[in-house]
Amino acid sequence: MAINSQLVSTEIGKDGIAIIRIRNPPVNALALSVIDGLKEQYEEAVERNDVKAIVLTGDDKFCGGLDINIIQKVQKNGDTSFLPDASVELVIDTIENGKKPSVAAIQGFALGGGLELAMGCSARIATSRAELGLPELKLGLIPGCGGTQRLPRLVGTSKAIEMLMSSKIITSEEGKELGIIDDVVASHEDLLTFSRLWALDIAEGRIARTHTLRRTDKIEPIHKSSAILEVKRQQEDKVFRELVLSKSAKALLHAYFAERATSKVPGITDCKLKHRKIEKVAVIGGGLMGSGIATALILSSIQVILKEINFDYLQKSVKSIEVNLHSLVKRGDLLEEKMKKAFSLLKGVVDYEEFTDVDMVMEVVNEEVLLKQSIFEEIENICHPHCIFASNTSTIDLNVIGARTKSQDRIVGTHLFSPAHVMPLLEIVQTENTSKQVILDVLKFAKIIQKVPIVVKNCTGFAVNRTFFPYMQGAEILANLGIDVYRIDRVITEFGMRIGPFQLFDLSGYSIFLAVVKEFAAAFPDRTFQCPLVQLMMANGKKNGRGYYLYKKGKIPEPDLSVLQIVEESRRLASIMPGGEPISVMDQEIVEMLFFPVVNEACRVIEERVVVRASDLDVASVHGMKFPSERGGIMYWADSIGAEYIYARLKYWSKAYGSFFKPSQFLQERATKGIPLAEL
Ligand SMILES: C[C@H](O)CC(=O)SCCNC(=O)CCNC(=O)[C@H](O)C(C)(C)COP(=O)(O)OP(=O)(O)OC[C@H]1O[C@@H](n2cnc3c(N)ncnc32)[C@H](O)[C@@H]1OP(=O)(O)O
Repeated sequence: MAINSQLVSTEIGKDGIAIIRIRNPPVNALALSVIDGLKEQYEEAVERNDVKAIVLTGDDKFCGGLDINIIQKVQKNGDTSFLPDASVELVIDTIENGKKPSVAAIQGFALGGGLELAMGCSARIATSRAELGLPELKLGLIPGCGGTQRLPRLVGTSKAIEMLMSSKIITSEEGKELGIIDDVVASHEDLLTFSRLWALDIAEGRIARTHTLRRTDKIEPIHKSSAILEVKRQQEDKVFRELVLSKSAKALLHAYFAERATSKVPGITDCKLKHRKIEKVAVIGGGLMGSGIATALILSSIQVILKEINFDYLQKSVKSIEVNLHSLVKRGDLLEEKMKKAFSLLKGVVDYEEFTDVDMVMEVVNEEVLLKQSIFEEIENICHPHCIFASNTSTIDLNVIGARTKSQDRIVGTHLFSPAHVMPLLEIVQTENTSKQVILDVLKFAKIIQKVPIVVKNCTGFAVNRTFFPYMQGAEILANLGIDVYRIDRVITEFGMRIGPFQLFDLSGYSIFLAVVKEFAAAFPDRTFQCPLVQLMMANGKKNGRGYYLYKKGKIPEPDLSVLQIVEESRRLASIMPGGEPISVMDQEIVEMLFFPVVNEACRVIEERVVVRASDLDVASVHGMKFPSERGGIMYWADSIGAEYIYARLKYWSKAYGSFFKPSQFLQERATKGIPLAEL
């Protein structure tokens, strides 16, 4: 017997179990109509004499949480009354305290409001490796359907706090160990069979029916926690409604939608092409970047042929891949068994023999044009004619790299950021010759290796380095204008960056920076600052691990005050301090002098259509340079300040300190017309 609505359906079996199923693809999000549908179908099911218990499930997946579009609507209108009352009416009254017991049958994932629904049930059965979590904090929210109350009762207060504060996603196996999941089954087929049996056992009293909110067995110490949880329960809904309208929740939601948008590329993903398989990839060059890339690939079940120039280098890079994997295991991010499986997908070679059947080659050698050209020329004769030729270059023109091949349509930039197995961004660089098919395939590849892609046009620095290079240059200019380098780092970390620009110099390496300066000076001479500081640091023996800071294992980096003399020398050589005296600025001006030039360059990148949309730069800033996501990304932040103010400040500094700060045409126009920078 079946009762159907479009989004929620009920099927009543002869055993007296009603299967209530959410069907709202692609993730069975809790749209308002889904919540209404659930209430209706529940009401009907519990009233029927032929229903003993309910199994709540989803079509294909369980549920990805409250429909995020509702949150966006609430933020647009500033009206929280659009939020459904799912917490009390649905989860408490209908599911947890309803006349008949419910069992959640979870497959795929139960996230946010989805897990909250499941936690309202008397038991939860899940398929192997289903994903469970309360990721609301990532959106600047807290769980709003009782998650803060039920999770501690199922897993204990400390584990619950850890999961809530880190938005950590766990597997059903881990969930079983912790107590959220009652049983894990091997297959989708088993899921409903076992869930029905559990539901029957509860309905017929063989297993006691539990009400999660009444459970106290996991909470320690009981007398304290109960009182605290009771107060918090009353506060949850109020706090959720306040947070939805907060500045950071709006910015985080913008970042979420901006990230979703990056994989939709007009002219590529909308033209009915089908992506091809990428299962076997050759990585040429096993240095820091190459070994990071190989690590990311094998972790995503891609077979990797790692090519080095000799066995000695090969051994070293295989060792670094092992170290990468072990560090993930040590951090608890990777199971030992999965590590072994990943490692078995790696094959080291010192020639091109194995390249005949790879789907893609990723070149990760030194930034030397001739070397890259000869590699692509050579492999063109070995690889099959559809193999994708990708370069991880961050500075060299891809047309030049592919100049000696006949396969210009297969040449693409796949610019990952170091450490490649950790950093989430993949900049896909398209030349005027790269085929749509190749871009589509690389977009799919990004999804496989769990990277956020942005598709950009070929130009100096591409979109990411080009936009963020002025940040580092701004820091150099400020230092040479007399501002203390450690103050700059402090102010920038207080703004929300993980580390300041001078620590970033230490970590990314001085020589790379010099190579980038050379490229930018050639392409944009009017706005590249030739700063003596980096060369002076190198001449004074400063290097990675011992630069502006002293790095000791397990300790917070300490400023190396011997650097101050070097900075003084740089100031003397650069001689840009007005009247030879250090300038005086407030902390806010330091932030602006570093980030407004970034916004300015971003404006040029948008105007030249290097990126598909302005919000791609928000994603790039958050994932590529760790710009604070609670500020929504660089363009969102800029628009929250306003083009007019940014333009005025840059104009003022360009008069005072030179053309590096000169506002772009695009910025000037937007400021004059009062149009947001991110608007198309
Ligand atoms: C009251 C509550 O406490 C508050 C909440 O529940 S807030 C919501 C909490 N939930 C989340 O944050 C989940 C966010 N989503 C995800 O992590 C992942 O999408 C997922 C693990 C659910 C699925 O991953 P995957 O299968 O790879 O699919 P994915 O490509 O990411 O998503 C498919 C589509 O579903 C959309 N989607 C995912 N979750 C959604 C949600 N909760 N609401 C609306 N749409 C959602 C995505 O935006 C995407 O749409 P698009 O293709 O148009 O961009």
